[in-house]
Amino acid sequence: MLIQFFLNQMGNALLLAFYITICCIAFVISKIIISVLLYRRWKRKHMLYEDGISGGKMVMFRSPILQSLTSDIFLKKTLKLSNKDIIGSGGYGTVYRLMIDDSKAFAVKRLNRGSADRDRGFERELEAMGDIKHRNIVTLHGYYTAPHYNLLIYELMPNGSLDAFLHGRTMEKKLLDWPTRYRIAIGAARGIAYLHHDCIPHIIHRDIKSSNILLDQNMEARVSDFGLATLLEPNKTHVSTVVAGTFGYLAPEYFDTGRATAKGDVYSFGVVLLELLTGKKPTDEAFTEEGTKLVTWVKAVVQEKKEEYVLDSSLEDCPVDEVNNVFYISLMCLEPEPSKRPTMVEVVKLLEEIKSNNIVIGS
Ligand SMILES: Nc1ncnc2c1ncn2[C@@H]1O[C@H](COP(=O)(O)OP(=O)(O)OP(=O)(O)O)[C@@H](O)[C@H]1O
Repeated sequence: MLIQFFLNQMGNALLLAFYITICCIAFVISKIIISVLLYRRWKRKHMLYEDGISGGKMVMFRSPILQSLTSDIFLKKTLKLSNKDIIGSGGYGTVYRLMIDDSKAFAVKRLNRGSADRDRGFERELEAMGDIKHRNIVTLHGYYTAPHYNLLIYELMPNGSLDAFLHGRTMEKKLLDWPTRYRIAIGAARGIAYLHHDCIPHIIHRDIKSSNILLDQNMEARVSDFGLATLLEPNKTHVSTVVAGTFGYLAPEYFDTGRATAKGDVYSFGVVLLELLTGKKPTDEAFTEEGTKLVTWVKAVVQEKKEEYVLDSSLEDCPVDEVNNVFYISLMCLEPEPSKRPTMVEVVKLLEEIKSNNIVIGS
């Protein structure tokens, strides 16, 4: 009787062990299948080149523009970039022009401080950035990671940055007539609104400024450098704060909380609108020497209803109502209290209404 009982118990235990083993094997096999499927999906979306010499890896996100690039030509050309290819440099690194052939050119940003230890998280962020496609956002086409540096490969914006147009040579500024400035304002607003409201998870840019608004061949605005502020700490030598952002564009609450918010981006966009209207640089030494800001200066003048005094002198004969409306929209964005500022979707709507209805917002 007792023996029978033990035999039954052993049989049950063996059966249980058998079931557990089957479950474990099924679990491992399903994991392997899922990984293979995910890898194949990833491969369909990316082109991968390994560089045996420097130990680097280049990942390009597949897109129609890269369709014809089947070889490792990209990697070879990228690694040959030199000082003569430099377009400019900023807080995060140096930007180069990469010419693949007469019809294909890219902008390659070499990040100052690459390190192998952040690789997986860093790559995940870049993959997410590569998925973002919008007509007012600069496309990230791929990246290259090497043990001591990283490269980001963007589409090249032939007309450079809004900052260079507004504050560069006078000749370039002349090309920025009122309709062009208005189009740039609305395009940039749409790009930021897309990051804030349509991307999942929502993206806060954290460094909206005129040098991060680039211009394509049709002078359409494209927002660049989104995600970089969270990805990297800017150079300490740059005008950026330790956390993120650039003086002259930062919302007042940022200095208290150090927290980047969508409403902080709205404030920075308000500063860009003032830049478009006044032609003045928010980081201008004249403002810092006087202990004032572009924002406080303009607010005082607008309160006295003397907008024409602060308007860029090269904006002669522009429609007064439109200009005044953009002034008021910028002031709404620059409200000291974040909750009183409009969202970027509302800003887009307000800017669109100026053209369609010819409304006068401030009256
Ligand atoms: N995709 C691009 N196409 C063309 N020019 C670009 C592109 N990206 C950047 N540039 C140019 O390269 C220069 C440096 O850009 P970068 O973004 O590194 O610095 P920044 O915007 O001036 O400052 P920060 O790094 O603080 O944002 C700028 O003059 C910009 O116009």
